Amino acid sequence: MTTTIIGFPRIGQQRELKFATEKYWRKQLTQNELLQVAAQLRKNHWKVQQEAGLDLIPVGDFSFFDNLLDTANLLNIVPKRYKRLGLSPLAEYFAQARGYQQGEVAVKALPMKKWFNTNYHYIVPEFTTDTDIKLVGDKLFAELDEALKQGINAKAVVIGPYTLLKLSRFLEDTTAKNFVPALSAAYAEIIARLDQKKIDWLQIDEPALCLDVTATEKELFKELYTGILTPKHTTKVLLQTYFGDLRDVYQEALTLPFDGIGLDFLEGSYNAELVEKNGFPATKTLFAGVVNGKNVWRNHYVTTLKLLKELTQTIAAPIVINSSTSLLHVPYSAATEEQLPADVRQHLAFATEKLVELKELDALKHDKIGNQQFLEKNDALFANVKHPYNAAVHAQSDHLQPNDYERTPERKERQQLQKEEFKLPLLPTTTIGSFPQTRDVRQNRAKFRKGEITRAQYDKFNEEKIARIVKIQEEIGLDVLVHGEYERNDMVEYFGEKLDGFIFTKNGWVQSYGTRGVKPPIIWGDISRTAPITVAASVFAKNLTAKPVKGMLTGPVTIFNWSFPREDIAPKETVTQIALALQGEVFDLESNGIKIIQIDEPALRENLPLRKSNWNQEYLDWAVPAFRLVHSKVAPTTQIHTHMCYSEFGDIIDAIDQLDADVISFEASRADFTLIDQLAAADFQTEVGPGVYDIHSPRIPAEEEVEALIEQIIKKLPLDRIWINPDCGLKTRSEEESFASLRNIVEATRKVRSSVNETNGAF
Ligand SMILES: CN1c2c(nc(N)[nH]c2=O)NC[C@@H]1CNc1ccc(C(=O)N[C@@H](CCC(=O)N[C@@H](CCC(=O)N[C@@H](CCC(=O)O)C(=O)O)C(=O)O)C(=O)O)cc1
Ligand SMILES: N[C@@H](CCS)C(=O)O
Ligand SMILES: [Zn+2]
Repeated sequence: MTTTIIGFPRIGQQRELKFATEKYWRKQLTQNELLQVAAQLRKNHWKVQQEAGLDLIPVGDFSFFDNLLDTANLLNIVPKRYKRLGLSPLAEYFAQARGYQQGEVAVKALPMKKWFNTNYHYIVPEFTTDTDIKLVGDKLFAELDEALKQGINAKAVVIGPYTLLKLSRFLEDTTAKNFVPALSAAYAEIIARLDQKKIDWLQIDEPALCLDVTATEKELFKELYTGILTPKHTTKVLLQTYFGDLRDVYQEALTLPFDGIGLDFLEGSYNAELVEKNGFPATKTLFAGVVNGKNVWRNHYVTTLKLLKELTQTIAAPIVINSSTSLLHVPYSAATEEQLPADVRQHLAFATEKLVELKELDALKHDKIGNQQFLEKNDALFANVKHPYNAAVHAQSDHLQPNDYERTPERKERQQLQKEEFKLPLLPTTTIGSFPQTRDVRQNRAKFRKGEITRAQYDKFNEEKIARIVKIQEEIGLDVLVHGEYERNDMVEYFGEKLDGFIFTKNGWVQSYGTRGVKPPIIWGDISRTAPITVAASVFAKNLTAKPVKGMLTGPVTIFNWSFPREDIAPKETVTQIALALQGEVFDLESNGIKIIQIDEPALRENLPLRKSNWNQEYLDWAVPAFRLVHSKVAPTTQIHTHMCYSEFGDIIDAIDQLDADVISFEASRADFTLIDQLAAADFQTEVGPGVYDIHSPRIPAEEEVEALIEQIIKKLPLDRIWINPDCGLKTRSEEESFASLRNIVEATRKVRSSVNETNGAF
């Protein structure tokens, strides 16, 4: 056994799982039909891996929504409110992931958060006093039976108890510690069940061990696994880590009776030093993560073989060549991207190409005769790489001065000037930018893409949409309007397509959450803006209304983080180039009369290094200036908004304030209001719009519910610095849900305004 991967993309080459699941939700497919599509996809994916020559194939990495939710359901960690609905297991699972509304019965979805520093999202499990952990799920075992029947050399995969506890929510005074014995017993039972099935390896994913681990957490880790590994078992247990290095618990991992340890030698480059300094026992197997699961570039064999050689010379343990993370984070295959120039495409390795790389590396590592050609071909590729160079871009970024990053006058003064400029009511209402991307909007774009309609027809359709949505927003009574973002396929891909220096795929889909995917653009050359991007749509909307229209841009850090970056230059260099391109767009919006401009940075938080000690130097020190560079030179009366969603911002509040935006909207409705307390405690200076409507759920929030939320918010934050808005864009919702929710928000705001008025006489 010499090669494996941590996991494989499950949505299907043509996103079959997405389409089937969404049909099932719309009741156009039965549960059985959906299960059949899923089984066929697993079969295809195992076959692809087997045919590529992978020795050990992950099973259990498939999911209808999210693997952490799967693990929670496997262990009966399902809140009572979902069980009470009396649904089938699959329907109960989806109720947790998406919420449930049927007549009078309504249950919210569990919160969703970013999976470490990726653009993938997990569902947050919930522990309460009545959580009764026991092995109840059958999904993992049924999938293993399926794989074994198909002659697959299966490696069972689950998310580990440490990561599960670390990422969960604990309510009713429970703590992680309360659940250790029950969790250990349940995982031990999983191993016993795998033993019965004669499964050779169980991969337990513990990426949370690559975060900073405190002394107490270290004890938790030891206690959990002492309980899990003590009973006698023949299935070997692999502790699989990724997204970083294992420095805090390396010794403990070696001491515990794991049969294998999986280390990420790319993002966790320090792992190599750990192995060299502390050794690695010959009795364990090292699963060496050397093929990048998070980028799309070909592996440079010379570098990888050097690392593998050093490892072989340092340790006597058997080494399995592995991907550095699950391949979930890359698209399925580059082979069908024929539209890309051959000299670019040859540098790409998506999931299926990475399988080939693992096999070739294995052959080279074992010095199999005749394999030298792989090495020569690979080396030639790297010797001849030519990224397009733009001298003007370099001249601009080389001449940046400190004051290019400083906005004047200071924010307090600007806020005053802006209040006079816009004369907005107290608690101004707005949206985050996108309105529902209804079927006709996507079809219009698909037709244009296929050449079935002209550019003029495409634009006319979108203009009609803009005109309609401006009117609807006026009718609803929102204070700051948007144009609706109908022209965008995605908030990052769209900008990538308009900027020079990016390349795009036709079918490079990567799962973001549930059935939703993104097609990240790929940064290939120096980045520049060749023409205005958003000005026409914003100005068109502005001319239809007397209310202010907010211009909408995606920020430099988010464009960078949600693209596949180059690896030959530093992130700072690329992100500065993107910031300069967006700065031009901000100036153009401003000079065309757009006085409120939102620069979205939902991905600012997610790419923070996993270890806090690296946050500033490795990330915030270039991310924050990049944002400031985009907007610092606008007029004091131009109001700069930003928006963030899906992350815990509590620990980067200062950095967010440092962005020096005038207003920020963020997600708050799906989790809780902890962040509002943190903002209050930190004396946060940016005006804040905490989301009062969870757009990730089909539920329409009742007016009284929103009113109660606003009442809570105004008790905690300064009244004149609060905005009222949903927690993210409305692109994934239906118009019916969106308009009804917005009406409730506006009405609730009006009520709060008048009660404030009565009590304070201030309004
Ligand atoms: C805010 N979020 C985003 C993240 N990352 C991004 N890069 N972008 C984001 O917006 N990360 C965090 C969150 C994640 N949230 C989401 C939310 C919604 C989606 C989503 O809706 N994805 C869509 C695909 C959107 C898209 O690119 N559409 C294209 C092409 C659509 C398509 O498949 N067209 C079909 C025809 C369709 C038809 O006829 O009806 C085709 O071409 O065959 C477009 O609009 O043109 C999804 O469906 O998954 C993602 C992340
Ligand atoms: N302006 C974007 C932000 C999403 S994070 C939208 O409204 O969809
Ligand atoms: Zn958002």
